[in-house]
Amino acid sequence: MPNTTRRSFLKKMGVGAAVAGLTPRLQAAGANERVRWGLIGCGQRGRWFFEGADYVCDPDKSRLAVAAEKSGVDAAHAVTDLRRILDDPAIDAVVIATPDHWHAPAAILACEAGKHVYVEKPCSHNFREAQLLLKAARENNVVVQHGTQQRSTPFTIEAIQKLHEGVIGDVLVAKAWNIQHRDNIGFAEPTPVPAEVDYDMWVGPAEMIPFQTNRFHSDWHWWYNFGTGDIGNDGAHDIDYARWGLGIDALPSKVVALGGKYFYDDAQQFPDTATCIFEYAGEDGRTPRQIVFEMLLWTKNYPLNCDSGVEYFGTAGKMFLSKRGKMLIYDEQNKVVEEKRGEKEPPLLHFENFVDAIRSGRKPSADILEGFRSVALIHLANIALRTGHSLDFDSTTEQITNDNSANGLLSRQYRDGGHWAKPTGV
Ligand SMILES: NC(=O)C1=CN([C@@H]2O[C@H](COP(=O)(O)OP(=O)(O)OC[C@H]3O[C@@H](n4cnc5c(N)ncnc54)[C@H](OP(=O)(O)O)[C@@H]3O)[C@@H](O)[C@H]2O)C=CC1
Ligand SMILES: O=C1CO[C@H](CO)[C@@H](O)[C@@H]1O
Repeated sequence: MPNTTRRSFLKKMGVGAAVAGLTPRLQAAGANERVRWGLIGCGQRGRWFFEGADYVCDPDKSRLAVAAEKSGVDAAHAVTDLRRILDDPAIDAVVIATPDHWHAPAAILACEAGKHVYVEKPCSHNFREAQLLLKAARENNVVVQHGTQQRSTPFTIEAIQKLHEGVIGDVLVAKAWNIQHRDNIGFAEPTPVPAEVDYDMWVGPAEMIPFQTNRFHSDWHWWYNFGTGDIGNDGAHDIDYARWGLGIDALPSKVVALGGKYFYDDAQQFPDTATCIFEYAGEDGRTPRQIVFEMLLWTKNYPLNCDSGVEYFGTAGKMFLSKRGKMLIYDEQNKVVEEKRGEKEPPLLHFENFVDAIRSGRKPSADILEGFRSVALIHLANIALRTGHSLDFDSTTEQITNDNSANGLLSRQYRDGGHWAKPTGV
């Protein structure tokens, strides 16, 4: 569809308001510089990216039809197989908003096809895939932006800059939390695959298990085969800005995690309650530091009335920061010395930062190296919870040193008989 027709179509559809500012900016530099991109995964998150997409891709034909209509692409650009996008030399980039088990396999294929990648958080389903994605990004010299959008939010950037400039002294500990009331996913039995869904494509390189309603749309988060639990879902944000504020550019040396299903009686495999501690022993030449992450998925009694937040403890005070746009700075006597509220940010600022990075050659605000360092914590915490004991981690060899069998959980089981999207080297 020509751009003028697309613009009037989108105007007519009333899609512009939430994403205003995106399309004009992409088009401002002229036809030759317009970044052409495809959206892979058209669910809850994917719908934020409908406007401006040159392709949409989803294995559920009903979701695909909605995505095609909203983005204004023709039938040839609404596909169920992501390879059709990667094969098109006119495409510069992809946005990946699939379930977690597809993130790294799709992103690695995209890098190898020379496409720039915006990949939703967590950038991988497991540690090994994150290592391989980082390698693929660097070897193919493409921009890979991790979907932790706080990294492009001016309010958060300013607060973190204050921490790095020493507003509370040397920051030694960050306590992050993800506290909310989630739903019970119940128990279900396998049922026939809905006619409109290509389930083989949906499962992709993961182990093939039968279709089940409470493992599908969004509920896949809570199953080992497809998701990373809420540590990898909402926790991915909290853990990332905790590490960012501490200024840690390393992997942890020790991970302790305790938790389980304390509340829900349902089929989900991941804990609804967890406390995870990551210790950095100072290999980077700095003093030891610690991140504590707390997750309770059955209460709205959040600290400081925020479902997501981080308290940074420094040698000269404390900062509370929430991605919800709240910041408080306390002095050594625990007196509030500064308070700030953030504006509601345009939701696609992080995507704009990605496009700017493609055009300018500058690093994006959540470069995949940062993504790798943050998702490493998610994967190690999940391994500690599954094994039931603490992990000693060698950040040089990137191996668990106190339990060789736990190293098996750094990767995953793939589909029997192989799959075209299984990354090489897993
Ligand atoms: N940064 C943020 O603020 C947010 C990030 N997210 C992240 O976005 C991702 C998606 O979450 P969410 O939208 O809630 O989940 P959904 O289940 O709603 O959407 C995922 C979509 O991906 C589709 N899909 C599955 N396999 C493929 C494939 N091979 N090719 C193309 N599409 C595929 C699914 O198909 P089908 O229609 O058949 O199910 C589904 O439509 C998650 O990783 C999540 O962590 C989510 C919300 C906010
Ligand atoms: O990043 C996210 C923001 O909030 C959503 C609802 O809790 C999450 O599912 C999502 O992954």
